[in-house]
Amino acid sequence: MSSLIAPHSFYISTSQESQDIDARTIQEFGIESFTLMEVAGYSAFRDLIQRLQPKSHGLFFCGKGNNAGDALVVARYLLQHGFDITAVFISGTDDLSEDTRKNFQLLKRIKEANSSIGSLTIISSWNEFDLHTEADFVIDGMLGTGLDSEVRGDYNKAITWSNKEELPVYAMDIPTGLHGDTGKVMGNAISADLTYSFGTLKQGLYLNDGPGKAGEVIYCELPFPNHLKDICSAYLLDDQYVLAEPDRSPRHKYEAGVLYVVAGSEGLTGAAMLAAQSAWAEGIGAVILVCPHGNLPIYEKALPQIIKKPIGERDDYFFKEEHTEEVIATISEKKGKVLIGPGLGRNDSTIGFVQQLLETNEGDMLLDADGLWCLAQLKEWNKPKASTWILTPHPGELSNLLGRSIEDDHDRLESVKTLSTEKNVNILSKGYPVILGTPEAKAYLTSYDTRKFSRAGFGDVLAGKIGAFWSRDNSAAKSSALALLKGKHILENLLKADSSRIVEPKDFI
Ligand SMILES: NC(=O)C1=CN([C@@H]2O[C@H](COP(=O)(O)OP(=O)(O)OC[C@H]3O[C@@H](n4cnc5c(N)ncnc54)[C@H](O)[C@@H]3O)[C@@H](O)[C@H]2O)[C@@H](O)CC1
Ligand SMILES: Nc1ncnc2c1ncn2[C@@H]1O[C@H](COP(=O)(O)OP(=O)(O)O)[C@@H](O)[C@H]1O
Ligand SMILES: [K+]
Repeated sequence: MSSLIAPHSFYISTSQESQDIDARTIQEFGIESFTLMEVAGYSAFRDLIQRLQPKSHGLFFCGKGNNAGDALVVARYLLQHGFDITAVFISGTDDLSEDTRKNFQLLKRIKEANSSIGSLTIISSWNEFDLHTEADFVIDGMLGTGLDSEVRGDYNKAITWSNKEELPVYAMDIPTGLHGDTGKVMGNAISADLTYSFGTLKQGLYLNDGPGKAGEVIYCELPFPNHLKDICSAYLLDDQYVLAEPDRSPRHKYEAGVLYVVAGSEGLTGAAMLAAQSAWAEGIGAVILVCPHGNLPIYEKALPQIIKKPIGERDDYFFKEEHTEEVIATISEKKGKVLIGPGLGRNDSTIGFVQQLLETNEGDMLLDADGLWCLAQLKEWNKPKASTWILTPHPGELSNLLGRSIEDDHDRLESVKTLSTEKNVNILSKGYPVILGTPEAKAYLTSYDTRKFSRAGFGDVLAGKIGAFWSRDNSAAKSSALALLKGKHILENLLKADSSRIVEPKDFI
């Protein structure tokens, strides 16, 4: 088992999975849907009251489904705290869902019973809403996981109005118009400053348009029994559980981790250097750079700490098929992991070399950059049974491996899950978000802005770090996660010191 164990608060669900968990909690566990709605709305309220100006005026945009019910619960609590509430029922107040109708009644009753609390105004359709209404914030309770097509009717107008106003928008569960699974805007979507995701994190918040539309995401726990959430197979990557797993403490130099870096060719030695230096900086026992002999003089000068193993003849500047045996003998000398790929080049003979190595080497391998390119040239490929592989493709490389183009990040997520399971490999798919797929069909998604790393060399640094953590006997998934989060922390610190800083790969070594 190589997966990371995420706490239930980091579970990501599709809309169908959310609906199944809701339904089973109600039917099998006996917690009523009205109670779930109350908990959802109350937890959003608890957070919101800390953010809002006391007794300010909120516009509550409501649809007909349960998403509106969540908003109406929030409205009831805020009303009692002296806030002025305008509830706008975009498509009327007829045929509201049962719990939403109940909450609508409760909202009216609480106002009737208490004249001293905030004011309550009900607007029964979008047409009746005065577009010049002055308010301090918007609560989006129009559509949640029930969205099933492009946004229709007056919801469209309400979204456009809200996006033009400068008011802070707080979305219930998912911004209206955003698809819960794909994260795509369904014709039109509200731009939220903050989204309260109830019970599970909704997948669409992290894919495609999701991060741009959702703003900050706050998880609100619902009384779902944990075992019902286990139908989810995606998780948000977070320090809280990744760093909590114990690291193996080293004893001897060669037990403190050995990483072989099979990399570099003439003109591309920089990639090999970045990967080797990045691994060495993690404090492992040894980084052994396996290189074509002709490139040795460059590394001798630039990488004194790194052990070099020159391969072939003095005038070999790239790897060739005839190097395979020598390389296998070299990487078998000490127990360690192998990173292959940075700066290898795409010479025909190099492709043959990589393919032979991948077919015959039984050890654990991390394939990056040109290593992946060589792999993708094979019509059929499978890793040797005994070995564990980590592949780190950027979108182009993933597409080569799949033999087709990738439509969007939702397609990327599904493809990564399928490929990692079918091929029994770990895949770190680069992009925004980074998606880490494991052979157990689990996927871990990053939630920070990975676009800052889109410069030449960041992939080499990342590969070096994954290799370093992996060489210390961490699982493949944990090593990948540690390397990603290491980059995230360094980025945060650099930006804290200077928010306009342009970051470079060497800052991350
Ligand atoms: N027990 C539960 O089911 C819980 C549900 N919760 C909330 O309920 C939400 C899901 O509620 P529902 O399943 O009632 O669905 P929604 O409230 O998201 O929306 C359903 C309504 O929207 C309409 N609709 C769907 N697509 C549309 C489109 N493209 N244009 C215009 N109208 C459209 C449907 O006709 C239906 O009336 C969650 O997102 C969450 O906010 C929470 O209260 C927690 C508990
Ligand atoms: N710490 C990190 N966290 C998230 N993503 C990262 C991190 N480091 C690198 N990346 C990803 O790696 C990509 C760069 O890798 P790649 O495109 O292979 O570049 P290169 O091969 O030129 O070094 C970035 O766009 C980003 O998606
Ligand atoms: K919503």
